[in-house]
Amino acid sequence: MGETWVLMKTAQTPTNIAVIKYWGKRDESLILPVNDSISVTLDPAHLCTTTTVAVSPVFQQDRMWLNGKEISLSGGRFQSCLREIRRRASEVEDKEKGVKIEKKDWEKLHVHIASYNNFPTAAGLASSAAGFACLVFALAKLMNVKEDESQLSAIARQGSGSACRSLFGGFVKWIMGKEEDGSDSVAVQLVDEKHWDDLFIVIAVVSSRQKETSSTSGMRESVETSLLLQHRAKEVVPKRILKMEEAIKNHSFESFAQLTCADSNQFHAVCLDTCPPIFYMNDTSHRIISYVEKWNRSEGSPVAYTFDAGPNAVLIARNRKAAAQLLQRLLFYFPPKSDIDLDSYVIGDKSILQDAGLEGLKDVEALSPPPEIKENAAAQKYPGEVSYFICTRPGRGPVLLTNENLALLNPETGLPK
Ligand SMILES: Nc1ncnc2c1ncn2[C@@H]1O[C@H](COP(=O)(O)OP(=O)(O)OP(=O)(O)O)[C@@H](O)[C@H]1O
Ligand SMILES: C[C@@](O)(CCOP(=O)(O)OP(=O)(O)O)CC(=O)O
Repeated sequence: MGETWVLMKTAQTPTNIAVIKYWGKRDESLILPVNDSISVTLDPAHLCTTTTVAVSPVFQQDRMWLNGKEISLSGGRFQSCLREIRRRASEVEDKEKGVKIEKKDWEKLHVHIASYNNFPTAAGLASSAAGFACLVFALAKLMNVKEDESQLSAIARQGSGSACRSLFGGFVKWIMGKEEDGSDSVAVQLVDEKHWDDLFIVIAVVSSRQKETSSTSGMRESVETSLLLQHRAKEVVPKRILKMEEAIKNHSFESFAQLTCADSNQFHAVCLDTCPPIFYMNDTSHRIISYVEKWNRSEGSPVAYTFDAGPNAVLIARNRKAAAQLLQRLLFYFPPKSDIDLDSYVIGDKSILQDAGLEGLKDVEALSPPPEIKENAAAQKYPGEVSYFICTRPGRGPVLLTNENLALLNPETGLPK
């Protein structure tokens, strides 16, 4: 009685982008998909969630703050994650603080959670993926859960399907599973981030406004109305998954790019095949596809493009050289508005700007039209259509941050700093 201690853990978890898409559930509450999917984890240095979780006998209820604002934890998805983690909690002892928590105590103790995304939330940049993976990972560390990452992925999955793939770095497969209870619907690592570390990723953030149709309701409508979705899940994806695994294993970029682009296009075709149709891409997204397709058909090194449930383009280049050429082309067509400097227009791994010979806006203005463009009309520019570019690479999985200064909760009060 009268105890005031606070125990906490802070974790950092990456986001991921699917190259073979998850779209459609066979079980809504357990979040079980209609097909396998494969993703690449993005470098947490540029896109990640940081989450601090704390426990104290002083806390009166479970509470959460997302990007500084308190949010409700009453939703089924948060409740599922909290319930499943608590169920697996073990004894914890902190001798320095004189704290001992028995397994049974976890049912009564409340937690505080503070989370921060270093990129826009709910803008089609998979904030829910990094967010739920980080929540589950941090809680598992706090509560001394013994399960491995794959078993934790089955819990994160119940927060948001794509979150299960953020428990690992590199390339990750979410196996759809067969069991009704979802126990075999887990993520596994195909290869770690070092396996194919030449890859370079450029994300064109086309719009960071909240989208009109959430992934959750969009895929529900697709399952209910799209015949193409049924065909895709049964006939197309199983074959593509095998080919994609081969391409990744063998560093076969041509095959990887072809499969990635085809799968993104089919996912958006399923959205169009949904009644009423769902439009996630916009004119800018379509323009980017056309330019990349033109480039891929010319002599250049191919580039893979993929779009999630939003207009942002994720472009994957074979290596830095191809990425530098890609950035030159992108900046030619989509220069910043006149009041934005290059430093805030291209963020993340900016070293690629040097490779592209772009030190400032003058260099962008001086870019000549890409050689594959023969007709002048096609060389039209669209300043301001892209909000900014994020340059990044494949990255590692979740980590625990031991530096207390990086915690988002005050170690004395357990409230946001
Ligand atoms: N750091 C976080 N911790 C816990 N939950 C989060 C976090 N960030 C986002 N979420 C949850 O995810 C929701 C946003 O998910 P949503 O699917 O709408 O967007 P998105 O994940 O950014 O885009 P998409 O999944 O389509 O790529 C938020 O409303 C919140 O419930
Ligand atoms: C288009 C996608 O990004 C869909 C992601 O859907 P979510 O994982 O956000 O959906 P819920 O499971 O309902 O939370 C493709 C993918 O990431 O595989």
